[in-house]
Amino acid sequence: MKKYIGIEDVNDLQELVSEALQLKKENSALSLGKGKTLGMLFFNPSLRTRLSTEKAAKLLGMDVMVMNADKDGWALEFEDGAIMNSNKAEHIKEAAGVLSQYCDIIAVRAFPGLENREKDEADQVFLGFTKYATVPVVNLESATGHPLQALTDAMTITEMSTKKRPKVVLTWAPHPRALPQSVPNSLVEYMQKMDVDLVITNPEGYDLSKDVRKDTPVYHDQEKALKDADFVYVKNWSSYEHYGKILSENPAWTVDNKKLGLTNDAKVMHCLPVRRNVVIADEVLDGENSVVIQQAGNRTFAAQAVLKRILENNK
Ligand SMILES: NCCC[C@H](NC(=O)CCC(=O)O)C(=O)O
Ligand SMILES: NC(=O)OP(=O)(O)O
Repeated sequence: MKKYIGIEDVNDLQELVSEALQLKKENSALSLGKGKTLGMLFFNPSLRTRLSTEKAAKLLGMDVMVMNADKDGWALEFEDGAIMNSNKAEHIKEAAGVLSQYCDIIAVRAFPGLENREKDEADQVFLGFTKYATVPVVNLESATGHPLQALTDAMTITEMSTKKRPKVVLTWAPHPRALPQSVPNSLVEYMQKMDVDLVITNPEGYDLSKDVRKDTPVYHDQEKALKDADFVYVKNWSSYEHYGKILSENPAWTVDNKKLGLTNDAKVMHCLPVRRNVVIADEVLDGENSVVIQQAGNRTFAAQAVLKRILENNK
């Protein structure tokens, strides 16, 4: 693996999932990354991604440097040919070039602004680093995708499924803030490559991009979609069609025990952080069907598998 931007960098998802599950089983330190440095830049908050990726790198013997780039770094200019006489002190060309002097792998988190669809799809910050860095770049959640989360989710479903082809339902749930489509986009892309029966359910106006959905069925009736589900993946996202807008905060979409009763005793997943009693009810998160903590635990081994492959490729 040369880099980890998204699903296009994975040509054997099942094998990568198996490798991550094997690393989890072994849970031991390796020396492959000795003398190598991972640099992580965060333009947005993080708990899981930051700590699980650091842990993964350390399990591989790597050194880790982390920077809250939005607060501690110079304001970056991304436009080619810009006359930098305003408030941006450093161009992405120098920033990415210099970081590549210090790091063997660079990882970046940069959320979308959710105001301008074209701008977000150009993914200026994250793709700026992939363009100008001379070392491999890893996606820690960009404007359009969260592939380390989706790999974790593929691992979690693989290890917890009791049948060959489980039904996985991705359901939208309400949220007071406008959130990215990154997590659902990547989940859908990864599930489409797995042997699962994937169904998406969301209110009208919340359909994900057609390029992501492809032929995956979308129900605007949540109860119908949940019927016989083996896994329910709960997530809010803002509208793609009415870009970045909150069209509904309808509490009828919150996942509670009544909704869970429609399923095949489904396991409940969420990438976290989760707003209790808005997205998912306490009774579900505190109940036996919730696997959100184990899911978050798998983040370490998904990151370890990806970093390991990149180190092996660049040995
Ligand atoms: N990385 C996991 C999710 C990150 C982000 N959630 C958030 O920003 C939630 C913040 C809040 O609840 O206010 C998202 O949905 O993409
Ligand atoms: N799921 C996830 O990416 O969590 P953080 O935003 O806390 O990293």
